[in-house]
Amino acid sequence: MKPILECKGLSKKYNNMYYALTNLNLALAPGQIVGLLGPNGSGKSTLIKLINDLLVPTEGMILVDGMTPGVETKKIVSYLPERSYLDPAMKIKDMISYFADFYEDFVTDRACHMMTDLEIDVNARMRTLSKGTKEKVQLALVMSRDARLYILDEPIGGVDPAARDYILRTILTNYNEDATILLSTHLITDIENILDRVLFLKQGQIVLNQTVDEIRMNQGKSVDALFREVFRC
Ligand SMILES: Nc1ncnc2c1ncn2[C@@H]1O[C@H](COP(=O)(O)OP(=O)(O)OP(=O)(O)O)[C@@H](O)[C@H]1O
Repeated sequence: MKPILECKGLSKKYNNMYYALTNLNLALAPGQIVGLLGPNGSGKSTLIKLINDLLVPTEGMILVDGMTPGVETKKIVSYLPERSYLDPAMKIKDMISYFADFYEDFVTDRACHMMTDLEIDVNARMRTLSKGTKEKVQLALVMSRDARLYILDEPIGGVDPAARDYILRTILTNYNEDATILLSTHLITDIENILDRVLFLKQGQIVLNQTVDEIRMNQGKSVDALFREVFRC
């Protein structure tokens, strides 16, 4: 099966001197939820930005469904960035219309249902919402697309623990099983139950690429316990 994401000898150097990613090789088959895990500064956001055409590789290549990141890949990738890019003056219902106009694969009914389930008033303006509620809105918009690849950069970082489970369930129930989700997070315990596979990134290189079942069976550990062992300070 053709990988949905492929990196070959991928390197990214900042300011012509510092390598944030070094010779990274990866092929992800579609239809899995993949955790991109690593300590601060290990290169997670750099990889995510390369996938989304916000950076260009210094060396090597990156392919999304066989294509170099650009206009065509943006049609099949739904991206939740680390920081909000939504206009604070806009009402949520206007944002739903805006997404529906912009993305052919946007499912308006799904977005409206998710806002109702999350008890978010679609008449509210973004600037009036708490940080966690803004994150929920953004995630709901991103998950309301019928994308092939979802890239979620820290999707539950600002959300309270009670809402995290709900959000993770929301991700799962709104996710088409042929699609792929790549998500970065430091909240491993919260998220490991929904993951099929994990990638550990250390100093710009992938040091582990295994399914969660392989980790549990072969190492007899949870992903969180293995992470703490591999990245002990
Ligand atoms: N615009 C930039 N200019 C120079 N160096 C950068 C830039 N962006 C990131 N870096 C450096 O590249 C390395 C990887 O950063 P990156 O943001 O990809 O890590 P991360 O794994 O996402 O970290 P965190 O978990 O803290 O978000 C870090 O050493 C960082 O300082």
